[in-house]
Amino acid sequence: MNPATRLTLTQFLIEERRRFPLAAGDFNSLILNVALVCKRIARHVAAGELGGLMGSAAAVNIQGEDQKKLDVASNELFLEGNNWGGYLAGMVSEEMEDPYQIPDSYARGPYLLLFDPLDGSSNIDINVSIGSIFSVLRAPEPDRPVTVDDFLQPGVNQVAAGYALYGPATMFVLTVGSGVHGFTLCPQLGEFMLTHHDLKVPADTQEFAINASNSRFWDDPVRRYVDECLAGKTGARGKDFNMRWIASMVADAHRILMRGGVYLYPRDNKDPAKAGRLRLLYEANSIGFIIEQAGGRASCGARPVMTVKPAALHQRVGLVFGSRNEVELIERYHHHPLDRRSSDPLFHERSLFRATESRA
Ligand SMILES: O=P(O)(O)OC[C@H]1O[C@](O)(COP(=O)(O)O)[C@@H](O)[C@@H]1O
Ligand SMILES: [Mg+2]
Ligand SMILES: [Mg+2]
Repeated sequence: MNPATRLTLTQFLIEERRRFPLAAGDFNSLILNVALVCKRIARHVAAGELGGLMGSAAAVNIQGEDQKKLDVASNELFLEGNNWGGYLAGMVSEEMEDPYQIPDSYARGPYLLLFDPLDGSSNIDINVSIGSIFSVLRAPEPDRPVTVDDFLQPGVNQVAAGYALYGPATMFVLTVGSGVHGFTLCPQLGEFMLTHHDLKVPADTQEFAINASNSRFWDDPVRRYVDECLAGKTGARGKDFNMRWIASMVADAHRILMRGGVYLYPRDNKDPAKAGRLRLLYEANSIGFIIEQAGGRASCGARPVMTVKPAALHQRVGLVFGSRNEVELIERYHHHPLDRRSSDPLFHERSLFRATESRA
């Protein structure tokens, strides 16, 4: 396409409204304001050490995690950028214990915004790709202050989800339930331009992503899957796999959206009090919606993650997403666990992770 005739995000949303006239005008304002917030965050990220927002904020969030200055600043930008437009009934964030109420001086609206303002915090200070992730739900009763229960909706209720990726180029990736589209920030125009129309995740892959330092805590189905990937051509899969781990889920998700792959942050027995590492409302549902809209699959191991009814705002969940055939295989391994006393050699001498553990 001639770059000069590419649609901007605004033009794209206007076109989408023509196709789906039921969506209220408020909806476009919501998405455009989220995108504006992401542009502001992108500027801070690009400034790096010169911008004064690197390093620790010397505070701990509701997740019990150390906050970085950029976590705190990005959270503020999300709140201030979206509290005034009259399209939201309230917001929740990974960084805040309770829902954010729209101030009485502003109008309330029909939507709820849920977000992880800065994903990949451990990569902020080392100049590696990070991002912001968001999800949009309908408010059950827009005319009153929001309650925690309003946000405890399964992912299948989402009306939109997206992320910004602050990488070598800044991108905004969006689904409003009719496919997934990627927009690249044009620094000259300050506009997100449609560059990746109707993204699709290939059904098959030879690439997986997992934090292997947790291998001794994994359940059998995950161990079996990874062992088989590592065994490559010599094992049950009969093909070699490559491994990637960026430690910014948003960047791992973006790679998978671009060329396929599977990402696993499964529930494990490292800390039995935690049902996983990633947050259902701020990370798993949004990425799940995007991946499924692109033809992939997102699961908590045994079932689609978007069918989980949340019980708490900051609930964690095991997450597996990406190329459909791989995720379905992992789900099958959860439904039909292999007997650990199996004579399959993969579970004994040839298990690379097991061999490492027994030496440790
Ligand atoms: O430190 P680990 O175990 O590699 O975990 C990395 C994971 O943690 C996360 O950074 C969590 O997100 P936050 O930075 O928003 O807390 C994911 O993006 C990423 O996949
Ligand atoms: Mg995150
Ligand atoms: Mg975060």
